[in-house]
Amino acid sequence: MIEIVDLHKTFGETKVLTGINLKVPAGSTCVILGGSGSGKTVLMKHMIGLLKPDSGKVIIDGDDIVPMSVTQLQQVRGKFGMVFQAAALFDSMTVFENVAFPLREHTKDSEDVIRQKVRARLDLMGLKEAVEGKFPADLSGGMRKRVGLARATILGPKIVLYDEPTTGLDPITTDYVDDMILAAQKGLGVTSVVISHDIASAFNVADQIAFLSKGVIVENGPPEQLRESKHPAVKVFLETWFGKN
Ligand SMILES: Nc1ncnc2c1ncn2[C@@H]1O[C@H](COP(=O)(O)OP(=O)(O)OP(=O)(O)O)[C@@H](O)[C@H]1O
Repeated sequence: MIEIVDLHKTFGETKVLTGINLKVPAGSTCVILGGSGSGKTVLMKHMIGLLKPDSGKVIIDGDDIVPMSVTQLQQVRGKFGMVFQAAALFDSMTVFENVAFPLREHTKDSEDVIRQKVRARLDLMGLKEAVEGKFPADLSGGMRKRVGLARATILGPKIVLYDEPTTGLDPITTDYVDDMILAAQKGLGVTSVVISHDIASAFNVADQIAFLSKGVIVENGPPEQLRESKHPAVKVFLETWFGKN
């Protein structure tokens, strides 16, 4: 579903990505791990065409998006749902209106259909009907993330990108968010890319973990492979984490 081929990106003097190769098969979850400033967000921005590489290919569902025009890119972006760090909900809208928003913008669905779709999606995220009338400010961080995912997936995207979905959450809420990512994969069949520096969460949700260090992917495979990695950057990262917990 996603294939990155020999991707390079430099900002001024800073070489951020220096030859990234990555394949994410349809219906699977890939977690991109790496330290602060290793280029995770820059890589994700290339996946939706928000940044143009210096060289390399970004193949989404069979098409290289690098040479695409803005109009073509907009069509490709229709395949994506995105869940950003702050869950970016509209504060002045209720949960129901937040989740219904993409349907009102992009479909001609009747009120009845919208109601059914919103309820079904909130249900999948484990959110009860009573939550529908609340405003984002009245929800916990974890609930806001789940509403964010309900909204990001309401149009049935093929791919969902999560930018640090568990940052700043307590361990129990982190578990909820992990469950939600798994529910989106199993219940909706979406292909997911998750940017994270939370190893526990990565091991919970990933089919594949790609470890980014100094602009390249130094380890890539199932979670067990990462655990046994001999690469110094991966070892230090894992030791720091396991030492800390
Ligand atoms: N638009 C930009 N212009 C110049 N430099 C940039 C730009 N965007 C990112 N960078 C640089 O690219 C490097 C990687 O940034 P990126 O945000 O991808 O890191 P990250 O791995 O997502 O880090 P974190 O975990 O802290 O979010 C950093 O050195 C950053 O300063």
